[in-house]
Amino acid sequence: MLIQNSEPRIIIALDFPDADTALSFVKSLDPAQCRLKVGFELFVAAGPTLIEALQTRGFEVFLDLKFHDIPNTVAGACRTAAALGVWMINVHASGGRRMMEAAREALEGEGKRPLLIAVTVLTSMDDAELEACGIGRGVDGQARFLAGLTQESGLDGVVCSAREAPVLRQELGTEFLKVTPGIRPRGSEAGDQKRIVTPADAIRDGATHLVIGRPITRAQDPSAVLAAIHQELLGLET
Ligand SMILES: O=c1ccn([C@@H]2O[C@H](COP(=O)(O)O)[C@@H](O)[C@H]2O)c(=O)[nH]1
Repeated sequence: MLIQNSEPRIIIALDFPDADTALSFVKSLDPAQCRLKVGFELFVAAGPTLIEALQTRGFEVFLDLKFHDIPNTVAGACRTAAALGVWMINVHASGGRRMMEAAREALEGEGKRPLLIAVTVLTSMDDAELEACGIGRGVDGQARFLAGLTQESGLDGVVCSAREAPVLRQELGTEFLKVTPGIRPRGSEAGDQKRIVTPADAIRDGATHLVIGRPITRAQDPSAVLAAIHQELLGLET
């Protein structure tokens, strides 16, 4: 399949401390070229008003709040998040099958619902850190296990590293979303990310969406970096 720009695969992580900074940043962006991700930092500061402001400007929003609680609480949070009209929301797969099913059921019958995905293993973690949390099967094994559980629970896809994308594509299919943070264009700093992959390699390996924060948001010329990434992806065969 040839990569098209009709469905923007790049999701820019707006990890900013307040609404003014975020809104000023998005002025140079085109909603046809990217989606936006709002996480804890910005949502705690600016809340639903900011989500509405971004959507009014034409952007689809991934509300990345990674819900992880008992099934009833997560179901309520998903219902409330869906009411904001966002494109995508997420939970932690390690919350378990009952929690993920409750999240999915909470979105049923609500008309146009957001995509619901689950975080497998954070891209900032490696085998050693996972082992230190008492999980000995390694990042690959744990991501595969949780991604399988996520699909069985009826969700639309997972957050994973693009390093796991090939095996997840093989085991769970191409329709099951693989939303991949830890994307680093060649030469950019890894920062706190451990499992990094370049944009082109990620798409080639089966990532359906690329989450990119600091390499774009902290660049001297964010639009130029975004354009370069689009160029890197143009005409790529997957
Ligand atoms: O496993 C995960 C899940 C979420 N994230 C989020 O993605 C972005 C990545 O930002 P960068 O600046 O490109 O590192 C950030 O908002 C994280 O909260 C993740 O990195 N890994």
